[in-house]
Amino acid sequence: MRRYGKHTDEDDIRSRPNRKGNRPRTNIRPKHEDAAEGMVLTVDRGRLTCLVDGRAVTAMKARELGRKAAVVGDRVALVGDLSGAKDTLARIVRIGERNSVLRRTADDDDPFERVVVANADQLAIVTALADPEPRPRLIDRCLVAAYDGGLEPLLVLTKSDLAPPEKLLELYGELDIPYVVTSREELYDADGGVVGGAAADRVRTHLAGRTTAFVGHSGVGKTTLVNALVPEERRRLTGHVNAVTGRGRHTTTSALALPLGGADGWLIDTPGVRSFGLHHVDPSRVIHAFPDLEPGTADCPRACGHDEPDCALDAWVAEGHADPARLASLRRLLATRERREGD
Ligand SMILES: Nc1nc2c(ncn2[C@@H]2O[C@H](COP(=O)(O)OP(=O)(O)OP(=O)(O)O)[C@@H](O)[C@H]2O)c(=O)[nH]1
Ligand SMILES: [Zn+2]
Repeated sequence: MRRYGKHTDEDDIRSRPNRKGNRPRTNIRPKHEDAAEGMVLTVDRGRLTCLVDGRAVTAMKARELGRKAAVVGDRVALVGDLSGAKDTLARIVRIGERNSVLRRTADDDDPFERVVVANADQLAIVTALADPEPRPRLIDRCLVAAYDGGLEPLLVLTKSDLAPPEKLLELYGELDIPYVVTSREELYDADGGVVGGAAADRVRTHLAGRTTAFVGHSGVGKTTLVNALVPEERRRLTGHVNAVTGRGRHTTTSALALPLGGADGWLIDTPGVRSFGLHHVDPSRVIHAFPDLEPGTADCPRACGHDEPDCALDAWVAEGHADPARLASLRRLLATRERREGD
């Protein structure tokens, strides 16, 4: 007999709407019904730091989970020593169903695209307006990764003291993406210390009550921003406070979930994500972000990539059902799936 405990694992959740009363396809019974719930904050060489009842608990994946990996943001069920005391180790016995995924790209060391962040609601794409120059193609790739993974994008444009945002924003006007512009004066006090001023407040209003993954390539000011949004004492939760700066720069390549200061919500810093896995992007998921175009795909051939000659969108848009500029934007995004030098 199958029993549903308080906590169910991924497979249970999938097979629950079972009105016909068929036998569930899986024979994995929920064990460990007394397991505690937690959220993965960071991962370091197989050790996962999980938040359980406000405590940071170090855990390992139970062998019974097989190849399934828990990643930052995952909701997990844990058993064993949950005290969070030094040198204790709990076990993760279940990983909850994910409602979003952010995949990093395959790289030279690892031929697989891998999920690096789970369950984030939003993807903050941090781009400097100058120094380094904005890379629109990279932004577009981030957008595709967000739409495909089920995250809502947010553009964070830093260093507006060096260059104005208008030209870059023009590229995204048709996409109607929320954005925030920040500058040095609004982040620093007179001594050069980060005070978390007006710019941080503006960013925070977009993060309140949500979980936001932050991505951005080197030098764009992501760390500066994260430091302004997460007060130092909150960063201690995961124990990743850098001995030199005390600013909580963490040293692993894993993402790191941090509780937002000044509002509810989580910020997931992703030091390791330089590019995204777009190999498995499903155009039909990307087109969900274009509800004005979606009805026009009704006459598309099966598995249409929406950028091929017999795509029905061309005729549909030509008939005046939607703005051609929107179709052009969709196609521009879809075209970034192919990797190029520098992505
Ligand atoms: N002019 C200007 N400089 C800024 C601003 N924000 C950050 N910086 C500077 O830009 C440089 C990079 O900032 P970081 O916060 O370290 O950038 P990062 O994106 O974390 O980059 P990595 O440390 O390489 O990962 C630093 O010298 C910051 O002082 C800004 O709004 N305006
Ligand atoms: Zn099509």
